[in-house]
Amino acid sequence: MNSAEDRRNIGAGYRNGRGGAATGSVNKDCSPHPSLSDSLEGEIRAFLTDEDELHTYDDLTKVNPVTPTTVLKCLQARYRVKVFYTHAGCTLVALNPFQPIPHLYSLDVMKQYHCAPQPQEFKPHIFIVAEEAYRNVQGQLQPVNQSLVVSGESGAGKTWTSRCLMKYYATVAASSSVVKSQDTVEKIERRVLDSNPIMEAFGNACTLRNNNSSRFGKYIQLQLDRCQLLVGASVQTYLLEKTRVADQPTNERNFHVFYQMMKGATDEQRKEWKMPLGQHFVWLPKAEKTIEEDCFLDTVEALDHLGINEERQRQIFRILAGLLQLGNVYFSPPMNESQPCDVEEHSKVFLQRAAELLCVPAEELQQCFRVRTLQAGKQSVLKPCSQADCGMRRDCLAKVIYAQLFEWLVTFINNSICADKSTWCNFIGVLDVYGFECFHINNLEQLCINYANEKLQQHFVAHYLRAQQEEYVSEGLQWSFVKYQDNQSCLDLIEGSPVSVFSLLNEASRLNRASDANTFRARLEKELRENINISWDKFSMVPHFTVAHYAGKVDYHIEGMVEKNKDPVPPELISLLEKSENSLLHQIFSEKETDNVTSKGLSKVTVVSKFKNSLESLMKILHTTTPHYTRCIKPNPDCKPLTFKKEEVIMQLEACGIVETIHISAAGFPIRIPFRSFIQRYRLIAKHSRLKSQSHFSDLEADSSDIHQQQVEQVLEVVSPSLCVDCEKRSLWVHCGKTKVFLTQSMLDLLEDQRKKILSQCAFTIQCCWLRYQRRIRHARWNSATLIQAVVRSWLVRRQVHRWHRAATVIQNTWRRWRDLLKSLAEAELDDAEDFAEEEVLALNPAISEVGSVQLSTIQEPVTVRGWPMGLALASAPSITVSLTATGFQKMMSLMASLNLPARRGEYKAETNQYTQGIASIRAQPKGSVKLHFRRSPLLYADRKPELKTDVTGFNEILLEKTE
Ligand SMILES: Nc1ncnc2c1ncn2[C@@H]1O[C@H](COP(=O)(O)OP(=O)(O)OP(=O)(O)O)[C@@H](O)[C@H]1O
Repeated sequence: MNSAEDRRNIGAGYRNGRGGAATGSVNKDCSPHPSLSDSLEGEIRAFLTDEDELHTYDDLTKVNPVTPTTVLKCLQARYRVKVFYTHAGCTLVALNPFQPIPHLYSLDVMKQYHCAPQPQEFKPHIFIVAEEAYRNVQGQLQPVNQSLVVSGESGAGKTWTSRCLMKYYATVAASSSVVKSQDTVEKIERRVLDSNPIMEAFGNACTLRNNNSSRFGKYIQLQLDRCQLLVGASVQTYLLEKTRVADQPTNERNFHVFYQMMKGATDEQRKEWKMPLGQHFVWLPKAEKTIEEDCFLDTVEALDHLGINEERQRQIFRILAGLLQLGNVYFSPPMNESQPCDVEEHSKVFLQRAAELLCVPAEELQQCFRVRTLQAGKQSVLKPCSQADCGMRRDCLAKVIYAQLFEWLVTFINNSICADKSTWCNFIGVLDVYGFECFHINNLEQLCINYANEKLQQHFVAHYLRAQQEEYVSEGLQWSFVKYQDNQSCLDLIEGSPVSVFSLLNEASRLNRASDANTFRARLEKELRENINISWDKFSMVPHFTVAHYAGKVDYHIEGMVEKNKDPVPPELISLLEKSENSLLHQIFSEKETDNVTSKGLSKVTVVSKFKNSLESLMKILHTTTPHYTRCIKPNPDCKPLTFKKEEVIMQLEACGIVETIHISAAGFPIRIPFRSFIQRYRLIAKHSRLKSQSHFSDLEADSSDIHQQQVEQVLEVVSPSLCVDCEKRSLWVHCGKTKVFLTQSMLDLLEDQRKKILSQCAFTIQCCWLRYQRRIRHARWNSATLIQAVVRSWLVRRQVHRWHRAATVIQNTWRRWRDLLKSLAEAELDDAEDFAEEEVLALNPAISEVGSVQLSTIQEPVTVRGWPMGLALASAPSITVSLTATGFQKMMSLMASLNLPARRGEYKAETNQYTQGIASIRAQPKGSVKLHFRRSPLLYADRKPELKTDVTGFNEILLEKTE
């Protein structure tokens, strides 16, 4: 056994009592020397845990022993070295650094986690959780839909984490879109991300615990299509803290959007909103404090991106400005009880401005605040309101307007980003709810918030702890149970039936009379005395009740609780708003009857009923999804960077049940797979190996558990043969129950690795076959293409040659005709010249004339030839006297002279025939190009210029030039 294992086993013994105490304190009662026992405890702890190495533990289940102290130390050590994420079994613990860590959330890091074959092997990160959920959707493992539950107390980093998750999905779910229109995806992801600044501006506020505290809960569903691309989203919000509009806790601020308007408005907007520079608004405390969320332009930009047009934005901001003016309206008590209160003199201007901004008549607005309309049968009776009532009605107006405006915005966002149901098939939900709250004074809001946390805790417990343990029993597995805190009795106290805090609250709210805190307290005590989770401080003068939540005890003040639960809205106010000329306000209040406000102004549903219903529908969704828990921890209450306060952290760790989770995750088999699913997923491992070894895998499609078990064994045998031999080792890795296989994470990794290897081998084989097939097809196509090309080319060439041939024939024929014509012309001329020479000879020599003809070959004397045709003839004749007497140059010169040709150098070229017996040709040297002009001709190539090397040579050429 290696030392690490040694330590772990000793740790287990230590935890189980052999070492003394799981809490880290050795049994002091048995030790006579406290100092000795302390040192022993320290020694054991040092032996178990190498404190220098604590920061290297990525998973809190690996610390030894698993106690709150060691877990705390490990987290502290990691925080010191700026490691903010740590696994705690199935949960991720996120410590808030309270300072930007840019490289931790960069695009590269996202890609790294997204592309990693095994992201779990990387350092713990929120992206691992995100990627796991994403891969679950890709793998279509049941339940396919995923929920990422982010919890923690105010300021722990829930909103930050949710934003990171959304950015991650917006990036990875969009980046994989290579085929789909990039535009659509970008548009959606941009819109989804843009919904954040809007909801934060309208729903977040600066509190004592967090500068950007969400004053509402939200569940965002990111909708994914078949290819796991982000195609839309929807937002569900819970319990907006609308009281903040009219009543801000000491040293806290109103919602961000009001400060953004005040600080970021242009002069023109100030004028429109009647918000002059330096104007004091009662409902805007701590306006001098500037935080980074005070950026008006960001909100406007996000509104633009989301498609809220300028006119709508103007209406929204005018409404908000109107609410601010309302806050400055005060009432003075009337002189006479029967008279209504008066608006204080200096407030009148604010009332007037508020009426103008809300686009309602100022007179009617004032009347609504001061006079109540009572319905007595069919008669309406007007009753003046007290000064306090006037203030309440004013606040009520502001709250109802703000809440409805927020709801309208959420609906608009949903309409803008929600995809059509047919386009998405799976979703990943991100739940960001307010953490457990325990203040000095707690009221209905805290009761609701803590109730929601109880519900989530129960879901967590049910999912990981109870389910795991109960399943072990039903599957016949030996398991030493860890005690866990079941909060069902607390939930029964709050929401159970027939009597619970909620049911009694609703009962009191339905009574048509003013509630009395003491009476309600007495009723609670009478009805719920039996429940161990509720108690009362007998000595307290303030009517209250104390609830023992899973995270600690919380005192709730009863005063005003019933009234808050009723949340009544005077009908006069609703009728007034319906008449508003601000079309948005008019639309909000007249188009639909909202859940809690009817046109008669009565509450149909109480606050707790509405909250309970929405929470129940959320829980339904959570139960049908695979949950992933992230626990955000706030390391110090002052939001100081890199400051770790142990007391603060330990309280949070205990409140969220981290230690229990770690115990179970460390020792148990967190993965349970039904036999059938296991076989379906991993049978290929066994099959593949049997194929190799040519043996048989019992691939029977049977429902019998025995056959399934047999098949499971075959798979396990292949994955790790040693496990099947060594039973002890096997029991640490895997267990076969009655219907399910129980696995450790390592065993699952092993199986998945093997499966992946086989799948990639198969994929490789398929790829090879496919490539081969493609190559064959390509080759065949290539050959066919070559053949076709060859045939076409030869056809083209043949056609071309045929055309040339026809053209040449035409040219030849034409040329021949033309040559013959010239020849005949030349002959005709020669005939004429011969006649003339004959006459001359006859004149000189009568003897000849007598004979009638001269035989040139018989002439003894040289004769002077004057006419050129005759001279030419003589010069050409090999046997005549001229040629005998004159040779070479002389002969040529005489010839030229006989032809009357100028004897300038180079103008003519004379050639003798091959036997040098006579002149063969006389050619004029080319003087320039010969231009032939053709008319358009239907003949192909008729417009072609003959090459310089022409058939027209010699004497014909001379003639040609001449004719030109
Ligand atoms: N991972 C982080 N890196 C850097 N700063 C962080 C991180 N997480 C949280 N913070 C800082 O802590 C502040 C509080 O975080 P956040 O608003 O997310 O808390 P919360 O749990 O949502 O609180 P609330 O419940 O009040 O809304 C943030 O404004 C931010 O400055």
